[in-house]
Amino acid sequence: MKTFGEASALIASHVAPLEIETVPLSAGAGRVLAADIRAAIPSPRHSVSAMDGYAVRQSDIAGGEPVQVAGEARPGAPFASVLPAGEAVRIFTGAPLPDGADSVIMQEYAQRDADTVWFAAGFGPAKHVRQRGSDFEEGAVLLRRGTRLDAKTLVAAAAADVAEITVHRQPAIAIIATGDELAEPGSAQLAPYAIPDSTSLAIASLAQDAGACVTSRCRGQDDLPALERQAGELLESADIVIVIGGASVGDRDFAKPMFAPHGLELVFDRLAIKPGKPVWLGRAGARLVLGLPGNPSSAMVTARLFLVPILERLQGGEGYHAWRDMPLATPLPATGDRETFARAHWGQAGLEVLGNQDSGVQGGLARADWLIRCPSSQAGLEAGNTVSALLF
Ligand SMILES: Nc1nc2c(c(=O)[nH]1)N[C@H]1C(S)=C(S)[C@@H](COP(=O)(O)OP(=O)(O)OC[C@H]3O[C@@H](n4cnc5c(N)ncnc54)[C@H](O)[C@@H]3O)O[C@H]1N2
Ligand code: MOO
Repeated sequence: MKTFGEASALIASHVAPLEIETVPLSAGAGRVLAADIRAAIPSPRHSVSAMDGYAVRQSDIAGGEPVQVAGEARPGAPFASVLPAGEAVRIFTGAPLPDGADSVIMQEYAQRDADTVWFAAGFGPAKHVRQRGSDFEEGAVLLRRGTRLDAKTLVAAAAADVAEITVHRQPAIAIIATGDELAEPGSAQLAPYAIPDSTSLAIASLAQDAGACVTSRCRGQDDLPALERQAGELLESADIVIVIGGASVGDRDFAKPMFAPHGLELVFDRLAIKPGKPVWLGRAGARLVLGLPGNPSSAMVTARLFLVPILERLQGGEGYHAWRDMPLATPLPATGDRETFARAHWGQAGLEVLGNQDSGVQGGLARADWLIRCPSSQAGLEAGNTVSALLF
């Protein structure tokens, strides 16, 4: 059996980025940049006031003297001429500083009567001016190729004043959950041996969070000819097909056979990991096929370990796992002959290893937010030890 590391290396060598396209920035959330974003204008674009108050030349102003108000500056509507010596301009936050002014006195220090203003002592020395280009200069690289656009990076992209961005095409993903026992959640209770299909929806959500577009999600009965037909349809609609269940060695485990007539070539099959031993990856023509084990916790762990990096690579990213050294708050059991990924919860004192690590766990997944990577044949660890963990 191959190791987790070997399988990750095979993903890196078999999965190449999808083609590049241009989309409006307004459709950019979640997309991965295929080219740097450079600022078309500086920020701030002009030296602007950081406060509502009065723009002055500081050396002209002594507290307590009457000062003539020469006019007004608003964001988008600057004072039309140079600040006359010894005078002030009414100014609002974000308005361009008039030529000749070097500071802003907050209005809390000002008393106004018609066109005259008096400034109370103690208004300085803060200037309350944001200098042109102090955030970024025109032409500066604000976001690097490979960045996934989220709320914060969208601020930078929009501030760069770009209308369109260059991104990798979104991976299209199709999902099929196999098994005669599976029923739509809410309907399992109608038949005595049915169980809710609890993972196809979850895998779809995980894939969307990782930037994919789910083109179809369905269930399949354990009937090989029917599954072969479904496999053909799914391969037509997606860059990557995920098949949940039927990955093991049972007589009715058809996940791989259903893709055989479509030219399935395996990249890896069965790994020395726990949970998730039956996980497999293959190619069918230009498409990828990822087989996840049916046990719900195994499916979710292997999706995190393999599907997320695949989707990242399809979108031009490196697909590396961001392992972090973290403290254990509870003991970690010894491992057997497979590298083990233990589900844990981040508590006040560190990672709490969840009590039930069975592959069939569903309810307990709600509390699992980290995966601890445990080498095979590792002795049990006490609380306080440092472990390597991945956000789950
Ligand atoms: N003789 C052996 N038996 C098994 C082995 C083995 O090496 N030798 N491996 C075990 C391991 S490890 C796993 S994991 C499971 C995975 O098997 P499959 O991928 O074939 O999964 P199924 O048999 O289809 O289902 C297993 C289990 O999960 C439930 N399931 C399936 N799909 C869903 C779904 N969408 N939502 C909720 N639950 C689902 C299914 O009802 C079964 O209970 O094989 C071991 N066996
Ligand atoms: O390794 Mo399986 O994935 O035990 O459940």
